[in-house]
This record gives sequence, structure tokens and C-alpha cells, in this order.
Amino acid sequence: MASTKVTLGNDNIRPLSMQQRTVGFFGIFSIWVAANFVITTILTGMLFLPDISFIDALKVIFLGSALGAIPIALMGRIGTNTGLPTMVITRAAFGQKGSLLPAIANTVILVGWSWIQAYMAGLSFDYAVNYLTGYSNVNLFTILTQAVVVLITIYGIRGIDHAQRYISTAMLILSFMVFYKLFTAYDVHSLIQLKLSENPETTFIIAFDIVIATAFSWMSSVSDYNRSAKSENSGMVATYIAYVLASMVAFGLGSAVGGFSLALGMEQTYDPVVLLAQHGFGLVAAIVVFLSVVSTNAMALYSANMSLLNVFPKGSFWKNALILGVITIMGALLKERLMTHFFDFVLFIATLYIPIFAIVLADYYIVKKRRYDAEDIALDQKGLYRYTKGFHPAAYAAYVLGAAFALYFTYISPLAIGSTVLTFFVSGILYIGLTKVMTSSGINQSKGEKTA
Ligand SMILES: Nc1nc2[nH]cnc2c(=O)[nH]1
Repeated sequence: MASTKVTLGNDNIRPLSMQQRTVGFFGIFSIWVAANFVITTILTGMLFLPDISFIDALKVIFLGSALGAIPIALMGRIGTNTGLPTMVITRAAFGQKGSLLPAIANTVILVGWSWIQAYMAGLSFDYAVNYLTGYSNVNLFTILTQAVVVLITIYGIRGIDHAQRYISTAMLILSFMVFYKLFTAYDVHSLIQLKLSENPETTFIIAFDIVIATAFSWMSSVSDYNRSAKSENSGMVATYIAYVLASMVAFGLGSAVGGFSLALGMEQTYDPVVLLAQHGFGLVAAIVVFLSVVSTNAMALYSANMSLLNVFPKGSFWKNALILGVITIMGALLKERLMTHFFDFVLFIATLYIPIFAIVLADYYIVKKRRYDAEDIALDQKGLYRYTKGFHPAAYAAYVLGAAFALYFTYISPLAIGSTVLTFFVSGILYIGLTKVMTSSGINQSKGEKTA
């Protein structure tokens, strides 16, 4: 009889062989539905109202997600082509050593997402249970949520792939039930005709930048999953459709719940549990929130682990997952302290990630013309990506200029057309230009470029 023993994950950063790239359209679709359908996205949707109208929020959400999903799908395709995780792929543009800094930053940021999300799931569950039974213990529900996450993640990509198939389907069905209940329990006109703020902080364009920034928050994770996709094209299409769908549902749910709570004169909330508990639907809403966090935090923990393996390739996957998992459980107990600078956290991530991934996409699709040596990126035997002492000067120079551009036009002198899309193109073009100039003047010492 075949052995059915289930082993802990031993995932590593070497390129996956073709036989290991086994996840089909539905598997990739489920992963990307599960990703951005999460309580932090719901919260973001809430924060748009009443600064912009519900209808404008829907427009911004659709436009930002439809545009933001393009770089995600393109980045995922590099993962499918090379079989490499995301932060390992950044070695090709930034250099073998140059990729270590972004990888460490990414690990820290993903732990940050886990903390916020686990705490928010703990709050929702506590509210529902308290409403039904009178029992309350936010710490317990937060710890339980993140413990389930750790349990799924220590089985590696297999654990995530299996869990997401069930969770995404359940979440989509349950969230449509929640939408139905919301729109039948409350008056839609009150949402559409909601009185807007007189001094809005979030304009249409800032909301657009935040939706794009959210998409870029996923760039550092996408190839960790899409490296397992069977085909480049179906992986890209599945990623694109799933990301846009999940974003519409999650941001849209947040805007609807936030808008209804304002229209009813309640304290504004992002949490569907608070609104629907009075209609006997609180537990269903709490299950949606819980599942949304379990599935997304499993991805955050998995990607934090893959980033760490980019820095310490000999580490054990499941032991690292366990250690990082304990850190994510403990940090989530910081509770309200995590929430005070949420939008700043998202915009900071955008200024950090947009230049990095503009450079990576420009490197793969334009400078190296889709020819990466995956073995050498991972194992560095031929030295094709060592550049100057392990760092690629053109990438670092373009990064510094791109990040300065993003910081200036996000915080000091915000542009009427937003800064995210411009930062993306400015960073990519700078990288291409600097690579040409530095290579022809001999500054870019890379066997890869000499032989390309
Ligand atoms: N990469 C990443 N992006 C996010 N955007 C919202 N939540 C997350 C998360 O957990 N990880």
C-alpha cells in the first residue's frame, strides 16, 4: 500500500523542475483569491468613505486593481519561467549580495502584515462570540487564528495549495451571502447618497494610489507561489482574474460596511461582524474574516520564510516557519498599537517596493530579454549575477533615485495624478538607462551582461 505519511515542508530556493510545477489554473486562481481578500483590504476600503463617494470608491477600486494586477501577473510569470521564489529572482537585477537587503526588509514587512491581520481576525471573532455567548477574550482568538496559520504553513507550499482551494471557495460563497444580507438589511440609497466630508483627506487620486500600493505589496510574494504553476500563460491569467476579483470583493465590502455604518449614524466600522450581528449574521461574517486572515497570513508567513531562505539558504524551512510563526503570534498581541499608522505602512511599502519591482521587471523583460539562468541565480556557480562584488550598481542607483522620487511626490509635494504609476515607469526607465551607461563605461562588471 502506498505510504500516506504527511511530512513537514522542506521547501527551498533552488529552481523547481518542470515535474515540480504542478499547480493548475484553479490552484493559482484560489491562491490569488485568498491573497488580497483579507481584513486589511476590507479596512482600506472603509477608509475611503466619506472622503469619496461609494460610487467613486468602486471606480477607484476597479481601476487600481485592474492596473495593479498587471505587474503582479508579469512578476508571477518570471517565477513560473525560472521556478524561483521572488526574492531569489531579485538577485538577477540587484546582484547576489544586493538582493539580501530587500529580502530582509521583506521578511520584516510580512511579519508586520501578519501581526495586524491576526489581531483584526481575533477582534472579529471575539465580537461574534461575545455577541452570542457573552464570552470575550481577544488574545485567545488572536492566538488561535495565528496558530492555525502556522499549522498550515509548516507543511510548505503543499499545505498552502490544499488549504487555499477550500478556503477561497468558501470565502467567495460566504462573502456573497454577507453582501446579500447587507444590501437587503439596509437601504442602498443611504449608501449612495451618503454625505461626503467637507475637508477630505483621501481624494480620488490618493485612493487610487493606495489601491495600486496594495497591489505592489503583493509583488514580493507572487513568484513564491507562481513558481509552482504548470504554465506561464494560465498562471498569469489566473493570477490576474483572481486578484482583481478578490480586490473588488474585499475593498468593496469595506466601503459598503463603512458607508452603511456612517449612514446609520453608528461609529464607522470596517468589520461586517459588527453590522450584521444584530441581524443574526455575525457568526457568518466572523467566519469570512477568520478565513480571510488564515489564508492570507499563511501566504505572508510562507513568503517571509522564503525571503529568509534567500538570505540563509541552508536554513530548514519548517523550523524557520515555526520560529517566525511564534514571532507572528507574539507580535499580534501588540493589538491597537499596530493599527495607528496603517495607511502610512501601506504607502511606505509602495515607496519601497515599486522601484524594486519596476527594476526587476525592466531587467527581465527588457535588459535581459527574458533570458535568466535560474541555476546560476540560485547557486551562483558561474558568477553571472555577481556584478561588482555582488552588488549591481545600476540597480542600486536606479533604486535610490526611484525611491527618492516616490518619497518626494508622495509626502512632500503630492502630484495631482498620484505618484505610484509614475514612480514605476521612472524607476524602470532609469534602470534601463543606467545599465546601458554603466555597462558601456565598464562600471557594471557582470559576466551576465558581457555574454548577453
Ligand atoms: N505581501 C502581502 N501583501 C499584503 N497586502 C495585504 N496583506 C498582505 C500580506 O499579508 N502580504
